[in-house]
This record gives sequence, C-alpha cells and structure tokens, in this order.
Amino acid sequence: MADPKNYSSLTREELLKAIVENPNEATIFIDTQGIIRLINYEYADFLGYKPEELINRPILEVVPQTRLLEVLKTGKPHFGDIWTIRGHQLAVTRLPILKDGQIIGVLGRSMFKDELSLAMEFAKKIKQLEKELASYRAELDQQRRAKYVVGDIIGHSDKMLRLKQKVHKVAQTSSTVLITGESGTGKELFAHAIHNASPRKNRAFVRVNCTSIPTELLESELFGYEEGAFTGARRGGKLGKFELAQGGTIFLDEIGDMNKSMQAKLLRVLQEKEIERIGGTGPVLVDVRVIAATNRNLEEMIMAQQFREDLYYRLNVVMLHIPPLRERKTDIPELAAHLIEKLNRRLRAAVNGLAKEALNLFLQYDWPGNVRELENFLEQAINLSEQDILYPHDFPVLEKRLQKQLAGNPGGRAVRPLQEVVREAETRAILNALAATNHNKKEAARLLGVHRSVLYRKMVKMD
Ligand SMILES: Nc1ncnc2c1ncn2[C@@H]1O[C@H](COP(=O)(O)OP(=O)(O)OP(=O)(O)O)[C@@H](O)[C@H]1O
Repeated sequence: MADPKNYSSLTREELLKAIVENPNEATIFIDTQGIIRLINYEYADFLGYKPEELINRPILEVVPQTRLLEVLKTGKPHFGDIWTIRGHQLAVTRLPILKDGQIIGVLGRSMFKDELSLAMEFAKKIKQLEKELASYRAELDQQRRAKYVVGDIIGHSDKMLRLKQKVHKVAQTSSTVLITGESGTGKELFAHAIHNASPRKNRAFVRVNCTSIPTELLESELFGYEEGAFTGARRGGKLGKFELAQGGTIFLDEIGDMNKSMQAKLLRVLQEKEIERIGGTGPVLVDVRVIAATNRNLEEMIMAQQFREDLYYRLNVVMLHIPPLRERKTDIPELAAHLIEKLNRRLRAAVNGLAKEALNLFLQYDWPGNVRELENFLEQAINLSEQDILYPHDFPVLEKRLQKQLAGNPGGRAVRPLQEVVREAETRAILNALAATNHNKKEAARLLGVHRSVLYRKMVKMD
C-alpha cells in the first residue's frame, strides 16, 4: 500500500481495495448465480473463514439465511435492514449492481461493530417509521377512495330506478344525505355512488364506521388532535377524518350508534362547517359533504331520547331509503347473476347460473339479511357445488330457513284467498320470464303471451 502521507498518488485499484477492506464494514458481492465473488477480510473473519476460502462458494452454503438473493430476484435494494447473525445485529444495505442496464450481482454492506449501536438505532427507527408510513398510506388510499359508481348498483325494479335517478340529482348538490335501510341493502354502495356522481368525485371519500370506533376515540378520529393534546398523543398531532375529507365526502356509517355527546359535537360541525381539533387553538373550516347511514329507526330513537332531533333534521336534508330486498324481488334474478359473476372472479370459480328451481326458492324467501345474505348464500353454494349450475340442494340452509319462514307465516301453507295465490303465481311467472330473458321486457312479454303494456302494469303493481 502507498505511503498514507502520499495518499493522493493511490491508484484507483488501491483506493477501491482500501474501501472494500475498511474494517468498520462487512462487504460481500455475489454474482447472478449467488456465488461469492468478493468478500472482505472483516466479514470472512466474522464468519470464521479467510476470504480466499469463501471466494467462488455459493452464498447459501455459507450464510443460509442470506437476503442477498431476494435483491437479485427483485432488483430492489434494501436500506438499513436490521439483521441478526451469530448473535450480532447488523445494519445492512443490499444493492443490486448493474452493468449496461443488466443486473450483474448484489453488493451487501453491513456495519457490524456493536459499538455502532447508534447507527443501528437510527436505522431501526427509520425502518419503523417507513413501516408506519406505508401502513398509513395504504390505509388512507383505501379509505379515501370511493369504489363504486351508480352503474355498480344492480337492479331495475321501479324502486331501484327511482333511487338511482335520485342519486344523480342529489349528487349535484352538497346537501347532507341520510341513507336508511335494513342491514345489507346496499347503503354503503349508494354512498360511494353519490360521491362518484358528484363534482367532488376526484377528491377524498372517507368512511367512518361510528360503531367500530370506541366512543372515547371517535372524537379524535373525526376531528384530529394537536401535538401534546393528551398523554399518548402522537408527535406532530393527527389529522381527523373531516380534514382528510377536505373538499370531498365523509361517510358516517352506523350513525345511529353514535353516543349523545358526539351527536352534539357533530351537530356543531354541520351548523358551523368548522371543526375543532382536540387541544387545538381555534376552529378549522371544512368543506366536506356529509353522507350518513343507519339501519336503525332514528325516529323511534328520538322518541326514546337516544338520538337528537335537531341532528336528525340536519342530517335528513335529503333522505334515501333503500327498500329491503323482499320488496323488490324483481331485482333478484339480475342481482344473483351479477353476484355469481363477482364471486366467480373472487373464488376463481366458473359457475354459470341458477337452475330455475333455485331461483324459485330465492323468490319465495324473505331475505332478512338482504343483498348481503344473498351474496353469502351464493358464496357458500359456489364453494361447495361441483356443477356449473346451482340447484336448490346447493342451498340447504336457505331451504331450511324458508321452511321455517313458511311455518311461521300461517298464510304460507294454509288455504289462502284465491286472489292472493293467483297474484303470487303471476309474480313468480313474471320473474321467471324476466330471468330467462335477461330482463328484456319485450321478450319476457312474448314468452308470457301478454302484451308489453300488460307486463309493465303488472310489474309496477309487483313493486
Ligand atoms: N344493488 C346492489 N347491487 C350490487 N351489489 C349490491 C347491491 N346492494 C348491495 N350489494 C352488495 O351487498 C353487500 C352489502 O352492501 P352494503 O355494505 O352496501 O350494505 P349496507 O346497507 O351498507 O349494510 P350495513 O347496514 O350492514 O352496513 C355488498 O357486498 C354490496 O356490494
């Protein structure tokens, strides 16, 4: 080696060698076959070898738990990875090395002197922060997007068509919307669709499930907090969902489950259009459209003094009531076909549809769990069935529930007025014809041997 005082005369090779042999670092290079092509004295010594004993040996033989091969595979570097080997913690950087755009190997460099714990602590912290950041980003991305549009709402019953028209209309305003309906009727789907049909569609859509967040946390979730607002408050504070939804829409799901003190705070936000962060020094103006949903009867809750009447009127500027599935059975064939397609994709199945008898079963059942229940039954059946058409025996639980339903309904089996029986048979025939023709009303009327106008009239009555 050259005289250190004369270091400026070092050749490039001598410099590179000095860098590689730097005793503070373990350095290794593997080629695309995973063969060790270069290893410095420090690292070889640490592994209990001399460098020349390791050159040209597969890395896996020497360090079976190596992560260098991952970098070889993905081409993605690792920075500051904390790695434990032989009881020592190392802060490792692994870099793919390219030549003419092609990966020719991976360089691994580790600081392994234990006294470098400061550097390792630092690397550990960065890693932790990176992890947190990635999970918050993913959460935000997930929460801030509205997934569905009006076209995703399946159903051509009069009730559904009217609701879809209403969605387009209310989407043009910023008015607060209250969506009511039994569980599983599609309230969330409608909330997404309103946002996506509105001028706010390119801004955030933030969903808050008021039930799943404990009461004491809901306030900080909705309004955020300033640094040091309370013990355990995160450094730098936290933005609340209202601020995250700035310019967009906030969807307050299960609003009926919000406690009364939060109801009062929410009322203030709706009145003043501003929020106050916990520990904050002043109000923050928010431009957010509010859509709330509930499957509870808020009017009854008001009478029982569980829901504030003034908040109810603030929320209920536009009301969207999604009828239960049993009140729009004409949607069932189309919904079933849509859900089978959706489930086929998710479960990698290839079910073609429902046998007529299965559809008949569906049309008789009352669907207390609405579209979600329909989806669940189809999912179970698709999972268990070995044929490409689903038959009644693929829905054993549904068959049982239907029997119970009929037994519980005295009119179900006993002698009933002729008019009622005829009407029911007529409804079933119409639904079958619609299912058979993929909802083509003209074609369905032809199959039924009636004029189109007669079919339309009967369908309106059915709804
Ligand atoms: N008209 C529809 N078209 C297509 N899919 C629907 C329709 N209605 C509901 N679904 C599907 O049914 C499931 C339940 O819908 P959603 O979660 O919107 O119901 P919800 O009324 O918000 O229920 P909950 O009150 O229990 O929260 C979802 O998978 C949704 O995509």
